[in-house]
Amino acid sequence: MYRPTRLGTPLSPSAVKVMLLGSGELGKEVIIALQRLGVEVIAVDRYAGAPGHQVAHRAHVIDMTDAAALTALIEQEAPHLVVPEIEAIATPALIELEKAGNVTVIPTARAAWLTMNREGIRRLAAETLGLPTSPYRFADSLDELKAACDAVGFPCVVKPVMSSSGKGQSKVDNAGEVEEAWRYAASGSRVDAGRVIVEGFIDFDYEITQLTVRALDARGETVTHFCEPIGHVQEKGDYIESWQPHAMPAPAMEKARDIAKKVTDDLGGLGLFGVELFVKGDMVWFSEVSPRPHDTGMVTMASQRQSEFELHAKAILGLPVDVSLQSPAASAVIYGRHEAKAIAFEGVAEALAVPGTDIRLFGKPESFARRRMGVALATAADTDTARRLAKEAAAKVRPVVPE
Ligand SMILES: Nc1ncnc2c1ncn2[C@@H]1O[C@H](COP(=O)(O)OP(=O)(O)OP(=O)(O)O)[C@@H](O)[C@H]1O
Ligand SMILES: NCC(=O)N[C@@H]1O[C@H](COP(=O)([O-])[O-])[C@@H](O)[C@H]1O
Ligand SMILES: [Mg+2]
Repeated sequence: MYRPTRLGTPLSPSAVKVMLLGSGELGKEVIIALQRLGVEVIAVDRYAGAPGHQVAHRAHVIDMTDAAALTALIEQEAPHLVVPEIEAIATPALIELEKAGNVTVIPTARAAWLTMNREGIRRLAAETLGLPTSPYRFADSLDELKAACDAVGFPCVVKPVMSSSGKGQSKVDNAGEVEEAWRYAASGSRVDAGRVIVEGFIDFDYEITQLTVRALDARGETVTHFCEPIGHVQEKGDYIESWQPHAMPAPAMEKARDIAKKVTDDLGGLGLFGVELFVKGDMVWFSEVSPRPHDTGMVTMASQRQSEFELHAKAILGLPVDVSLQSPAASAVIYGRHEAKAIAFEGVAEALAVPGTDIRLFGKPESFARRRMGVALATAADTDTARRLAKEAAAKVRPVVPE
């Protein structure tokens, strides 16, 4: 495992080199945080001009699910650290490279492998660690799915085992809707595994992301830090707004952190994790975990002394972190609304005139109606006010197609 004992000068023999696998909006912020520490950064994604490509020292476009292409690029660039930023990666190739001692994967190659597939992380959480989760079954065909839905009961949620941001996910209220859910899952699966998970629908009061950081302390021991809980609202399985802190009764908070500790201890390594949890009264269910910064955690760019991106960058370099909250804050997503390349954004000045707000535009070269193109942030004395201000600012930004 590579842990730098000192930082270097980028593009020189002393450089500490980090490769991001996936360079979307989350990776872009991690890269900026690494750049500030003089780290040499290589950004990789499946398409040219990805947000992180625009702020890295070097950019590559490859199919990251192609094990041979991924291995060749890692061997060519020889980074000290490889940082997965999305799930859709040939993670078995990372396991091989890590085993050969060629590279350190963040947090570990096994964690990236387990979490790229809902089956891996769900079986670990529920069956190995004994954590509370929704009831679940897996299915490889429509007939198996019908049986799985009957076993789990209605309503239930059907998801491709490999997908993110709600792609291919649907809620199924009765047996008549199963076939449509199967078709929809097939369309939304990233890597066509043709396999789905059915989860019993949890009627939660609210859901949170428990950002959890594994970092070294001054004595070189790994310690676990918990950020304040992040509340969020999802639409079609994709996050549309988040806020921090989210008030929770002490017993639920204790359970949330206990679950987060158990799952991150097992995944191991250094870095920040987004542990997704459902809460009802004092009951807490584990949903899933990202071994990397989380989209709902973009709020920390406004709320925390060190954002989740800075925390990840520092933790993976073996540096100490500070997870303290600075102010209640909120984030609200800006979708592309158009299907077009090179769109423009009007209304940014009006948005920034809303008190306490800030805007991030990710610079994605192509817009889709529901593609996340930016985010509005707001700080305020309380999260209700911050949510109102963030949504107000987001609504003032108008994506347009230039003539
Ligand atoms: N079993 C469930 N019961 C109730 N709601 C659910 C369930 N599973 C998912 N949801 C809702 O759908 C949202 C997205 O689900 P999930 O996190 O599994 O999808 P995802 O595609 O991995 O999204 P992301 O990549 O953004 O985390 C959840 O945050 C929750 O609001
Ligand atoms: N929920 C996971 C998530 O938010 N991931 C973020 O979205 C990017 C892909 O966006 P795209 O689909 O618009 O290319 C990823 O690269 C990552 O930054
Ligand atoms: Mg999720």
